[in-house]
Amino acid sequence: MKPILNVVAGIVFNAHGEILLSSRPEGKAYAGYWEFAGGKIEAGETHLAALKREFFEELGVQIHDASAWLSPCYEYEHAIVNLHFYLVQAGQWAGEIQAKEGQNFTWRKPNQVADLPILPANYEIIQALCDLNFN
Ligand SMILES: Nc1nc2c([nH]c(=O)n2[C@@H]2O[C@H](COP(=O)(O)OP(=O)(O)OP(=O)(O)O)[C@@H](O)[C@H]2O)c(=O)[nH]1
Repeated sequence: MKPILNVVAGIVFNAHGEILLSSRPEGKAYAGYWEFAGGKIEAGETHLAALKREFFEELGVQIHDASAWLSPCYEYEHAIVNLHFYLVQAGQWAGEIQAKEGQNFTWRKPNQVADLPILPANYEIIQALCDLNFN
């Protein structure tokens, strides 16, 4: 049976309404694909604590607060992943972004990511972000 992973990911906005995307580092499944920073929730950890830890570990960014948004479940070849996406507005984070794991990062408007390879589970998230912006 496939393992079940519980994952938190943050959709961080800047003051221009752009979202932060990071590339998955070499050596991981889907290396080079773009995702929202985050990772597996550790035992006993709240979603917000996991989000804060992952953002600090991966990008040196401090998350002060975040709002729970979509929670899809996606079946990959290697695992079933319960994803918990959080929205982090421009005033809810601080710090200079540093790519601590050798990843790339970019700021994009949600409707300007067509040229990037995106993790399969994230297409519906990007679409929902586009709908948020234009409705
Ligand atoms: N961080 C993150 N993970 C995501 C997103 N979308 C998505 O499907 N995932 C999936 O969530 C799972 C957890 O990601 P992870 O980076 O913590 O874990 P991993 O097993 O790849 O890394 P590891 O080897 O360091 O434990 C992966 O299967 C990844 O494909 C996203 O936007 N952000």
